[in-house]
Amino acid sequence: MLSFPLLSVPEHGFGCKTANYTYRILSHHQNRKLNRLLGQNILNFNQNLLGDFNPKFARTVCKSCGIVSGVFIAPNYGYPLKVSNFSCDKLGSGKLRANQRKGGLTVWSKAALNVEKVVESEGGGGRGMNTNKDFDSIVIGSGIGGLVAATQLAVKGARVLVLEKYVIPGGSSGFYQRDGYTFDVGSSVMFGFSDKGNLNLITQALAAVGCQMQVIPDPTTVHFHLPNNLSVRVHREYYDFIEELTSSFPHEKEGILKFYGECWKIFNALNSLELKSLEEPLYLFGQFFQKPLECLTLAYYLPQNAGDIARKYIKDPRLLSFIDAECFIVSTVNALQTPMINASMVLCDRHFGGINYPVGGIGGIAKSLAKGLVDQGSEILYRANVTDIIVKQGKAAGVRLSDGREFFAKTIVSNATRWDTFGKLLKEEAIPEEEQNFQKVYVKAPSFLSIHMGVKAEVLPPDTDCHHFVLESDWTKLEEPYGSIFLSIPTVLDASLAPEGHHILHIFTTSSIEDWEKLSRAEYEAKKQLVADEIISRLEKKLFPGLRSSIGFMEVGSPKTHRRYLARDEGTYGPMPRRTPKGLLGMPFNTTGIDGLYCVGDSCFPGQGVIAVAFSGVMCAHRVAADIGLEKKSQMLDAMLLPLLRWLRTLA
Ligand SMILES: NC(=O)c1ccc[n+]([C@@H]2O[C@H](COP(=O)([O-])OP(=O)(O)OC[C@H]3O[C@@H](n4cnc5c(N)ncnc54)[C@H](O)[C@@H]3O)[C@@H](O)[C@H]2O)c1
Ligand SMILES: CC(C)=CCC/C(C)=C/C=C/C(C)=C/C=C/C(C)=C/C=C/C=C(C)/C=C/C=C(C)/C=C/C=C(\C)CCC=C(C)C
Repeated sequence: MLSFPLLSVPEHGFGCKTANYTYRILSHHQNRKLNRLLGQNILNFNQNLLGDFNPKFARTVCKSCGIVSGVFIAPNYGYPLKVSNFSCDKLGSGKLRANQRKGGLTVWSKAALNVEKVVESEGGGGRGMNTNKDFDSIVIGSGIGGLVAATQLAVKGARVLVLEKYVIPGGSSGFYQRDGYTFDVGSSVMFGFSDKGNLNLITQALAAVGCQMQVIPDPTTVHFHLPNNLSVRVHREYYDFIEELTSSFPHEKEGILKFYGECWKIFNALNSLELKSLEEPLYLFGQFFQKPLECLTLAYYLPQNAGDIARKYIKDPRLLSFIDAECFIVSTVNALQTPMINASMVLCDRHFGGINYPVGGIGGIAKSLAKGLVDQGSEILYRANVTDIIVKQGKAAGVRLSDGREFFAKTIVSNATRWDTFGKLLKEEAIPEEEQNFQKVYVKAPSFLSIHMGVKAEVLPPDTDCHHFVLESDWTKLEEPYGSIFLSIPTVLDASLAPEGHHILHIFTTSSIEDWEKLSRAEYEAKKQLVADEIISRLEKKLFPGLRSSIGFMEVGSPKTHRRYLARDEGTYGPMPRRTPKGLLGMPFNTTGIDGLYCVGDSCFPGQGVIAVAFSGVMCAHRVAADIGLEKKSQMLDAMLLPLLRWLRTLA
């Protein structure tokens, strides 16, 4: 007979440090039966997060304490999700010891411990939580955009509820653990994470909730390996970088200094402002009053792109291609399509505050923000999959989860992409005209094929840099799928992320979802292996001979993986201009055509990137706070500025 409560955090089993487990995998039939019995919650969870991963159930017996408990396993999912205290004596078939099988079962106990700790301390699914609480704001999603909006609102005195579909916070800036490795889900380059100036938005967001993280300075933002053996290291020291670049392009020294000099002009203007919502007129006009020159500088560059400005000063096509590569790594488009403000932000911050890596991995940022949020008296629920935004009398009033629970608040903030928010979460409403315009001007940027790898340390030459960008022979392949390769080796900075004598390689390359659809499971797996093999061969040839034979652990994610785990439409990493954009002019801010509904994240101004979404979080929190009476606002000025901004966007 089967009896069990629904998903819960176990008191024994994985929590017991001396435990030595055996696992019994259930037969397909038993698995289905258990699945049925586990009810709606787990079925939803299973469908939404695991897709075709075919989850299984097993039981664990802790040999130290003898406790029998059930585990919900998804191969490749990383760690078991636990259903504690069910008895299933008749369910065993075939014994399996931990660490004896490749894939999801090998490496889970460490991950399970850590993930459960996070969940335990901050909500654990919130079953039994009172859904009638009165919230000022509900934030859908706990990516950095959502978390910054939530924490900023909480410190202003708002009661916030964050609903996250996954089991830990962070979205694409999350982490996962396997075989003793701690992997960053996304890449490991953190802008805005220094202790200087006004643009260190990640540091400021953490400080706002009383958190400070230890960081390791990265001496080289990225090492470019480009056609015709052009090798450029972007040193932390600006003049070291300029010297290295001009040594390859001595005839363009003046142009180089002028182009990057113009970037500094913009960066310095940005850095002089207090950053808040550009949709809030009291603040915006106040900044114009206090810093007129800086604001006019920014207004002047708002509709401009980096490629046009580079062409004013630089003629050598190879150097212009290098500027394209500089922009591509932060916008996935070339310089002609990259807004000048965004380019300036990243091309200067890496020298001003420098790139700094948090000790213990990128995932620590989201974990700290989530903890800070709870410390402020707000709440975060995991495994809370929002399927609907509830609109009452034209105003966003609440959300519905896949398990049927409903939560209500004065305002709703969506950290899902604008495509997901308006295409999926708002079911009854027609897509507002402004969103239709946004979708005309911007398309979904491609997703990534990513490889997380553990390798023997000897394969890396001494003094290997942390981040690399590789485009071997043909500049025209820069923007093509699989054309260029991004590589991060965070263990160069923080060795604690891998077992002793090993390094982490996180490799990614752009890839579109269409490439991965309509494949059988076997074809899909074979394709992942094939693409990964090609990339490994390219890296062996260009950077690390013997790479293949040094691999101890490897996991390949496709755009489908990104879609599944991050709930991002087509696995996209944000918006990309359909044609040459007018700089940042066309990017929507946080308000939407639906009263009470706001968006935050990379499909809002200023776009992709952790620091960019952090800024969007700061802006969003300010605008929401003004609308719910926690910040000053002027209805008359609002009525002038918001339509003006809307009109400006139509010019893009
Ligand atoms: N340092 C780097 O280089 C780096 C690394 C990773 C990511 N990034 C950037 O981070 C940006 C994304 O940040 P973001 O904050 O906009 O989004 P995100 O995708 O990181 O987070 C969105 C979160 O919302 C959750 N979610 C989505 N739909 C939901 C629903 N219906 N119900 C509940 N939860 C839901 C997802 O599970 C996810 O946790 C990307 O643009 C990328 O450029 C940068
Ligand atoms: C409103 C009107 C009309 C007017 C007004 C004027 C004014 C005042 C204006 C102002 C403005 C402002 C403030 C703005 C701001 C902006 C910002 C802050 C921006 C930012 C941005 C950022 C970004 C974009 C970032 C990005 C990044 C990224 C994406 C990253 C990535 C990375 C990676 C991928 C890595 C690589 C790796 C390797 C190589 C390995």
